[in-house]
Amino acid sequence: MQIGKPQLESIVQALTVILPARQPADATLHHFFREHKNLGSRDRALIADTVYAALRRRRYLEHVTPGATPREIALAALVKVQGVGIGQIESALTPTEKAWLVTLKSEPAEALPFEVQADLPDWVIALLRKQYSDEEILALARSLQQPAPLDLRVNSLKAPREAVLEKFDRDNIVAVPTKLAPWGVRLREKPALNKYVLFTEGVVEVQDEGSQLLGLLMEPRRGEMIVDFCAGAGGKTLQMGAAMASQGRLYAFDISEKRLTNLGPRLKRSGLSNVHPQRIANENDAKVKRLRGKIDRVLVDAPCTGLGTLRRNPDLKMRQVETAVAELNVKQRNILDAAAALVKPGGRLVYGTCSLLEAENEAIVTAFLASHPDFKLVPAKDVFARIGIEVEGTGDYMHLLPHRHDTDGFFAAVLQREGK
Ligand SMILES: C[S@@+](CC[C@H](N)C(=O)[O-])C[C@H]1O[C@@H](n2cnc3c(N)ncnc32)[C@H](O)[C@@H]1O
Repeated sequence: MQIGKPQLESIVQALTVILPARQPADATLHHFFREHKNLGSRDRALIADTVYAALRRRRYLEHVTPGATPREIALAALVKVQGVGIGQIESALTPTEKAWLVTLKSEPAEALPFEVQADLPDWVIALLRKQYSDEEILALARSLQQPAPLDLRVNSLKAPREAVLEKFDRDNIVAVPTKLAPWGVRLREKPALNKYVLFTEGVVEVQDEGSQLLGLLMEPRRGEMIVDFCAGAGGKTLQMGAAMASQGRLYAFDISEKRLTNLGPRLKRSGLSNVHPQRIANENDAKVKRLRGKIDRVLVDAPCTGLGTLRRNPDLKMRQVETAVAELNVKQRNILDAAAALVKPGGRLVYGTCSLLEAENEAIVTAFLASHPDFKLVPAKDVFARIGIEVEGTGDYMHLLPHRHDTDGFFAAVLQREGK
């Protein structure tokens, strides 16, 4: 594809508003496209791909550009990250830019400082170094620089996975079963699904395989009382509702009205009738307290730094700060405490995050177990074994990492309350 002056100018304009990272990149880009209605679908795709490539490799691009201006970042992203040939973009370049890009194209990446190769903030690298070798961090970081695949979950209420795979095949959409999650489907390309029949009929929902594996650890059963304490837009709520065959009661709590509103249409498509979304003011809301000791299973998919999702949300590298970790830890502890009080004797509590940091993961669970002697840890490995799957590296905890499992980064611990 040739990239001319107008296309390059649009990419530069988009980067000019997105690089300051004042708002989440997806929202800013959405707004940008609304303000530039004249852009065709190919140009939009080019702009979105280049902006995301630039965000994923921002540290590197700032390192190799003379002034880190949006135009320089755009050019270096196209040529060095996206692999665009100089011939494809030549007509949009000044002679100086062309000479610079020719030199840049031939520079090897191996000689770069570790932090630049990893393309992670210093504070994240410092925390990861307490957990992993540099070699492992680099492998993890490189996988976080890749675009994430598009994973779907088949709604077991509506169709078997085989039938969904056959339908995709008939429609010439390349889809394969996910390696571990029994209801997952991975698409090779990223077709627009919002008008596609399997999506509009609620047969499939978008959900990363890692998120599906976290949901599986709940092992929901028909007829139970279940709480999804931090339901958000309901990725795992919908999964659990289907696993319950829409029988029993599933509360979807969240403090965010907006996220619960986004759950609405998904719920409608899914055909589930056992889900009760409830906005709560905080974890000590009266709507929470009235369920104390009554719930079979509670999921805490806790608010976290989200560093496991950098493939999808690379702007978190700019937007997240180290001081947020301690603030999130307070929330995580408080939510887990409040959620634990709902679990009836013999019931299950699953704590999960999409963070890579021990401080948000093991440390929260260890402190919880120390102050709640009536809960014990159930090895995640044993739960998976019962379901019939083996997740590499899972022992007491589930630890999903993009470079090992080809999923977003996720952590989970399964806790059980004593008694019957
Ligand atoms: C990791 S997201 C949940 C994602 C969701 N479970 C899914 O699968 O799509 C964390 C959620 O916790 C919510 N949250 C933050 N503080 C909360 C609190 N005190 N009580 C309940 N939910 C809270 C946030 O609004 C956010 O939607």
